[in-house]
Amino acid sequence: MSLTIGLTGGIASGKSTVSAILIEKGITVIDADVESRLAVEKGEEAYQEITRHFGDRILLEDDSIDRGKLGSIIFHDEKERMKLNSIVHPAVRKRMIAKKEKAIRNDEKLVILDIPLLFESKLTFMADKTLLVYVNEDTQLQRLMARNQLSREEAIARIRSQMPLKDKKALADAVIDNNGSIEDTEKQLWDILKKWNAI
Ligand SMILES: CC(C)(COP(=O)(O)OP(=O)(O)OC[C@H]1O[C@@H](n2cnc3c(N)ncnc32)[C@H](O)[C@@H]1O)[C@@H](O)C(=O)NCCC(=O)NCCS
Ligand SMILES: Nc1ncnc2c1ncn2[C@@H]1O[C@H](COP(=O)(O)OP(=O)(O)OP(=O)(O)O)[C@@H](O)[C@H]1O
Repeated sequence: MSLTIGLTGGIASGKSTVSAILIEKGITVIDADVESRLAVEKGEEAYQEITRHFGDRILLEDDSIDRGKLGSIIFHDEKERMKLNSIVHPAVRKRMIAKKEKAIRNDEKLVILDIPLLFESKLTFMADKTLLVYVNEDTQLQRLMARNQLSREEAIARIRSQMPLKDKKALADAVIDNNGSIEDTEKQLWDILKKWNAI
């Protein structure tokens, strides 16, 4: 028997930090952000569709996608964000399902799907359990501004493009409070996984 956990949160809430702890223990983590990067590489179908819709202004000199530029468009314009999502998400889903099935075929007991938009995109069907990495609004804003070198206004636009973390709390099977130290987060993680008989 294999258990698939959908690990989610908000932008800069700490999903990658939790994933890194799991990866270090040899647990397979399939990361939607990584898959979405691969899905828009030159030559991929989604790349063609993005350039067709957004034009050359979102390309770098080597014709790869300028993620900073595309981000500054879609985090300020819901219609454009929905358009990008409709191009990228099917490809990401396909890649993640293929990797998950491979891990299950390999008899892995635990598979983690790290999906920031798990609830927004109604992807909970892909996982047996959902685990939310939660921080309060102020911590989220401060960590996002520091990590991405964003202005307050840019960081707020990104946070507002997602379902508020407090709403996600009500939807998740378990919640890790990541406002404290990483050691504290790690302890909560192992406690939840033990409770779920996942480790
Ligand atoms: C807008 C893009 C170019 C920005 O790239 P960048 O390298 O700066 O950020 P990265 O991809 O690492 O994403 C960082 C975080 O932003 C948030 N985020 C990304 N895309 C979205 C979106 N469409 N809606 C809301 N939040 C998003 C997530 O929390 C994600 O973890 C890129 O995020 C993208 O192509 N997004 C569309 C695909 C998508 O939805 N990805 C998220 C998981 S499938
Ligand atoms: N408990 C913590 N204490 C201090 N800093 C933390 C803690 N957890 C995470 N961070 C820092 O906060 C930032 C955001 O964390 P992380 O990158 O793990 O978030 P994320 O949810 O994966 O973000 P995204 O969805 O944008 O990829 C990082 O700079 C990380 O080092």
